[in-house]
Amino acid sequence: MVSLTIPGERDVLDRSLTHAAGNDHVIIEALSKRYPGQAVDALHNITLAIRRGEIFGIIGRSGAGKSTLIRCLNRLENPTSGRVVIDGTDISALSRKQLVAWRRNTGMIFQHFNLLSAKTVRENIELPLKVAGVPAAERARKVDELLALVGLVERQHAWPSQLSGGQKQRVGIARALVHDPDLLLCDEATSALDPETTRAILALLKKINQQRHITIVLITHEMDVVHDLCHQVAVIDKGEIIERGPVWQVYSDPRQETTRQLLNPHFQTLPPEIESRLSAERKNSASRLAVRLRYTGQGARPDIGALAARVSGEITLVYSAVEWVESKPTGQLLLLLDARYEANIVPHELANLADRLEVLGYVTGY
Ligand SMILES: Nc1ncnc2c1ncn2[C@@H]1O[C@H](COP(=O)(O)OP(=O)(O)OP(=O)(O)O)[C@@H](O)[C@H]1O
Repeated sequence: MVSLTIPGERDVLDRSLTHAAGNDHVIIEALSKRYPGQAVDALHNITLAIRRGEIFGIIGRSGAGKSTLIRCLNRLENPTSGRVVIDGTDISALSRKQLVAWRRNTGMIFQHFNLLSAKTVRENIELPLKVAGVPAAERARKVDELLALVGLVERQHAWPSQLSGGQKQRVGIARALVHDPDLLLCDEATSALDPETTRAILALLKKINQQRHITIVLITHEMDVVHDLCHQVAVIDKGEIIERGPVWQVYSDPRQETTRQLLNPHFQTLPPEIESRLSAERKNSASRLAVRLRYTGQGARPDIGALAARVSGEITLVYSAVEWVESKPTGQLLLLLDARYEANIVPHELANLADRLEVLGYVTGY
């Protein structure tokens, strides 16, 4: 379980999922997109599979290609090459008319809500049903159901200008669900909201996923959104997927520098006061060995008692950040061991106490 690892040494990365046959909801195959007049692809050779009922996050920096990718999933953008297969349907093969009907199975919510200012909350939610020719009684029933789901019954006659950002997004979510879609696409759905409202909207999306078994694909530049909501994540950089896997895994053990930067401050680099005192060789008899124990959800647990029993003498806990993601411990402990410990004996002493052990070097004068 334990491996001695020098940070940055490991090569990267394809932690592709092993998908249960027949359970894929969205399949993206070798998708590339180049906008007219551009010299480079906005998306290059993207291949991804998203399972039915999961919440799949796509994260990346500004300009990485997130919006382009999510818009290719309902053909708001057409790929230059490759294809998107949803529920067994190759959506690039659909005619305009088929596409209109097909899109009812796919709800979409947007960062800026896209509500009609001259219609009330109730009317905004009802509108797509009217356009689809749904009878009035059925429309009323559906709107009532969705108002209750998103917690807006009391605000149903308000105008969008009278709503908070979070309430506007609740309207956007209700409107996206009017046709009972089995896929919901979220385009930076919480980016315009404050942290508390973001949490409430993420909780609503989680409830919708659990109660209605809707597959959710969301794009975001916020790692917290992925952490709090998603089961799986793909990291996109310069139009390519550079890393992907279960959230707990990517979160606890990012392989790519871009991912680490997105994760900051969760993925802690060394505290400056340690880094400045760190050397590869022991400087004097008081130099202490710095080790980082990483928990990446592979099975090891941060068992302080076992640690103390295994390592004798003074142990200084310099930094600790372990949290439980999907019931798996993820994070790290940074320790300075007793001065007599040498780099070459430590892995044996600490065997099985971490998923990954990094011997960082000797710290003098801390
Ligand atoms: N309509 C367009 N025409 C030409 N280039 C475009 C167009 N839309 C996007 N791009 C370019 O494609 C690349 C990917 O853009 P995209 O909007 O998909 O990225 P993003 O990750 O969603 O960024 P952001 O988080 O800033 O919205 C960028 O270089 C962008 O400038």
